[in-house]
Amino acid sequence: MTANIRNFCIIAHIDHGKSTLADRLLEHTGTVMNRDKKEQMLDDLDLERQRGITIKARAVKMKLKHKGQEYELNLIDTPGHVDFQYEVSRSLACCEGALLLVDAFQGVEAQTMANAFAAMEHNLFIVPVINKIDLAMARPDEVAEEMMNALGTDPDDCVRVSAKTGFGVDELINTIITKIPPPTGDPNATLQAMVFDSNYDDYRGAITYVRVMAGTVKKGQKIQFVRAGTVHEVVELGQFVPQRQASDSLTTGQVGYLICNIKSLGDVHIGDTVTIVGDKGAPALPGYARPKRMVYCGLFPSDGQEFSDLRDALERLAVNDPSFEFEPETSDALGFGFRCGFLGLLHMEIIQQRLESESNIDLVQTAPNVTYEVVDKRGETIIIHKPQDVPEPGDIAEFRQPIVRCNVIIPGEFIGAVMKLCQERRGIQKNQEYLGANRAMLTYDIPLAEVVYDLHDKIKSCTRGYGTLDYEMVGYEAADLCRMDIMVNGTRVDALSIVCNKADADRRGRAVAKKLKAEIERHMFEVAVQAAIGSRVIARETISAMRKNVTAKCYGGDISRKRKLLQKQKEGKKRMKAVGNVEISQKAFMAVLSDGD
Ligand SMILES: Nc1nc2c(ncn2[C@@H]2O[C@H](COP(=O)(O)OP(=O)(O)OP(=O)(O)O)[C@@H](O)[C@H]2O)c(=O)[nH]1
Repeated sequence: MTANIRNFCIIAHIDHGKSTLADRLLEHTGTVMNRDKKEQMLDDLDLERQRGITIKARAVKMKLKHKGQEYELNLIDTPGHVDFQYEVSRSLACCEGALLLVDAFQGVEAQTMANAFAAMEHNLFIVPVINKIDLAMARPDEVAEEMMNALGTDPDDCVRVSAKTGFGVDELINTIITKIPPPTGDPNATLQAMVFDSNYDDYRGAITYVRVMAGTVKKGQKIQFVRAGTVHEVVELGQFVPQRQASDSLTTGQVGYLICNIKSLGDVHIGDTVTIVGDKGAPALPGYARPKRMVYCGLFPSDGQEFSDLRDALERLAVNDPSFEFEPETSDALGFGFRCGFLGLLHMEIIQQRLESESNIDLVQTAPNVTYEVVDKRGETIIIHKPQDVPEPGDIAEFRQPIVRCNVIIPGEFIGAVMKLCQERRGIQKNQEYLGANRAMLTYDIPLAEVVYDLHDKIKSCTRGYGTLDYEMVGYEAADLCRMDIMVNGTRVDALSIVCNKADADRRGRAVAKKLKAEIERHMFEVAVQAAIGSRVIARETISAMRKNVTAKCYGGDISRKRKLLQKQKEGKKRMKAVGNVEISQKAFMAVLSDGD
């Protein structure tokens, strides 16, 4: 009975209490008892727990009685970070309503806006919720007004809750049932289900998360992924309560999982449509897109022997996360390694941490870069994933970079500082508007390369932590860019090349050379570090020679002590790479991010 199903998600800025509220809803509907409760039940990846952020979407079924009727509430948990925007949009497409959760002290933030607009685009019914009203500093009336100004929600419709104490949660459940519309769709029609997430189970293979839009899927049926064109048999299906609970069928409006003996997550595409096999299969649902990798970096084992271990580790990771990709890369300086593509910087950090914690390989990572487009003199467009692939200046007709639209929400007194920062980052102002008495939203178009490294941190620090940033891709635009190379003792270090603005190249070149001088240890001979564009050297630093003998202090005696010191020195050399006969540390490979500030 679709009339008694409600599918909804919670959208919120980071730390506004989404996971805590989800836990309270599970508790108030009796889905989990107090005794098997652990903090934040929906975030089940360890890493998510450590970082306190929700990375992967999850879905939980809650059953409850309301006015004598049985209801099924499906809570679909969405990731909050911009890196995972596509996953958010697919999760939203599975819901009829959204709880728009705002912290009663912090007020509306950049991700609140981004997520609320996305929910509106999907025509979801929005329930405005003000959380943390137990806080002494709470200012729910002002926040309700901010929400009205920014998002057009009626202050009288705001449900006030404390996810911590549970206050207001019963009223919220009541609102979900009475206000959010039930799913529509014909249970007797041909099966059409949306894949909104997937994860990997070591024993069962890929687990596909679906929302049934029309029809019914039953255990044992043969299903087809419409976009991928693959056919599988459903060996198990069911819902999350919050653990997997198998059932015989999933019908229109329901949210659950399918297990079909699929060996790799790469075979399950988020946004794909599931239908039954046969000539009367349903058409694909709209909105499908391939994940777009926005940031690339090189990963190299510091010990060349570990190349195949690294490949195995990357393969294991890719099975769990199809949005991450890698391919072999060779660098003159770093040897054999991999060029890896990520959805964004946070995604990159997560993958790296997993690599380091799950395998014992010392890695050298090159500075992250965005994807560029170069149109060559023959009119062909080349996609550039690594700066060393940029052709020589004479062969380039047009050099394009990705641009993102950034919304920054800040208290009024920081407008000046943030505008200055965005302008320094080559931002073009698009809009400025006030959301409340003292909160403003600035909109800028900024090159992605200027955003990804540290714009968020810089905004945080120049607004004493109050500013928030969110961005979405606008497209590629031509710019006056060039490739800058770094030479160490006359040898070009390919892994240190960067793409930068021509006007900025001299300053960047000097900053990078200086930073490298600080990061490269002194050797027995003089080391010259140069920055160059084409054949023109724009900066030079010299690292003077030195003799370093760690055993010098060990006069006489004990050979084992000498050995120990030499061993220690050897360990210190891990994460080093030799260019010619110059040793370069991991930190030096990140020095190219230095902008001279
Ligand atoms: N005082 C008070 N604190 C709350 C309330 N709800 C959540 N918190 C606290 O706010 C912090 C963030 O809560 P989370 O539930 O982790 O926030 P979240 O939105 O899920 O965060 P992400 O998963 O990082 O997006 C935690 O320290 C919670 O204990 C509330 O109603 N009152």
